[in-house]
Amino acid sequence: MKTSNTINTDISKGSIWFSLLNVIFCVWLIIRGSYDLTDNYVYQRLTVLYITIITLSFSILAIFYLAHKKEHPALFYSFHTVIFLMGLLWAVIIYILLNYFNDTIISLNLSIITLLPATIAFYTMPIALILFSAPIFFILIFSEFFLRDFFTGLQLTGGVIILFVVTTAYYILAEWYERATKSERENQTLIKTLKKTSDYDSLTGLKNRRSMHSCFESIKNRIPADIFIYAFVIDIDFFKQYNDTLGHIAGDKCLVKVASCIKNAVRKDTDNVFRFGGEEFVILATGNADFDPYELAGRIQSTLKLMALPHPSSAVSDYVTVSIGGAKGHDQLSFDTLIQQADIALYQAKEGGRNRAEIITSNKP
Ligand SMILES: Nc1nc2c(ncn2[C@@H]2O[C@H](COP(=O)(O)OP(=O)(O)OP(=O)(O)O)[C@@H](O)[C@H]2O)c(=O)[nH]1
Repeated sequence: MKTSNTINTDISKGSIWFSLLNVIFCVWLIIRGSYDLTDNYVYQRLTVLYITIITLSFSILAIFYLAHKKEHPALFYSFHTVIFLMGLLWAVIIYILLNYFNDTIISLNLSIITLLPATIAFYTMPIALILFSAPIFFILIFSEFFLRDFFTGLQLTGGVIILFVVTTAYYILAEWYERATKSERENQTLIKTLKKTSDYDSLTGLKNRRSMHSCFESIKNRIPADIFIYAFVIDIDFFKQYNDTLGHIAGDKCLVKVASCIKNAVRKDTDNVFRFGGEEFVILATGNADFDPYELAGRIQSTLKLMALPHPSSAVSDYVTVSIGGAKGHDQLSFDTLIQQADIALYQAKEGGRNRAEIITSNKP
């Protein structure tokens, strides 16, 4: 019995409500019996049945209490068994009221009062509803049509009304439920799509700047003491000139290719690539004492070189190149400071002639 989602919470709420109604109704019948009934023997037997129903109602509450603590298939089966036993007991009570006391009105009302809450509580659990209502329907039909000496239009109409009320209530509720779950599914899909669009850059498909900080924090919390975080800021050289010469559309395509080149150059399981904004990218990578940040930077540059994207207006190469600034993090270094350090290194790489990498490895907090 799953209790984790809202639908199951609703089911448990419905069942608790159903149990309490049964208790209240049994108590009322006990009080009524003590006033009205004269046949003490049968009355006592009915009281025993009412008390058993009250006990079963409390066992439903106990089952739901346990189900909240621990999901177990045994709870699912015991819930259905209890529901079936309750249906059976109500059927016996209706049978006795009809056949010993000839109490048609109360037994028809009894059927409605037990079947309707069951329909409302269990419309999402057809098995429970069938287990509960089948004995009651059976006893109504059996008593009305086979056992009783007489048969009146009133009884037939009563039976039809009960059947009508229960089935229409079931179908109306089932339709509402279907609509509610459909809209819930649509909302979930929408939330997922919104989350994806808010965390990812629509042009390159890389994660965007928004998700960088939380990614840094989760890496920091995850890695052991002998592993370090590195931040790299990568900037395409003379990209303004690229746009000016080849146009913005070609510029966009170039950004997509450079993004995929960076993605292919890093280790997918440990490194995260982001579009920082404009023609800048960021890598958050991790490495141990043997990790060589220049090697990673060199890998990006050689992958880009292999791609050989023509850049007619670059002052450093015939092809698109990048400058890379890197910084090594440590315990006391905040995310902002780490990026700032990588930015300083990038500035040094640009100043140093572009198409090169500079890494700051001895950071102070
Ligand atoms: N096509 C395209 N261009 C962009 C995008 N975002 C930023 N840019 C352009 O990137 C260029 C960046 O130019 P600058 O900051 O001067 O840098 P640069 O020309 O690469 O020069 P250096 O970095 O010094 O080598 C600007 O012309 C921006 O318009 C984008 O999404 N698509």
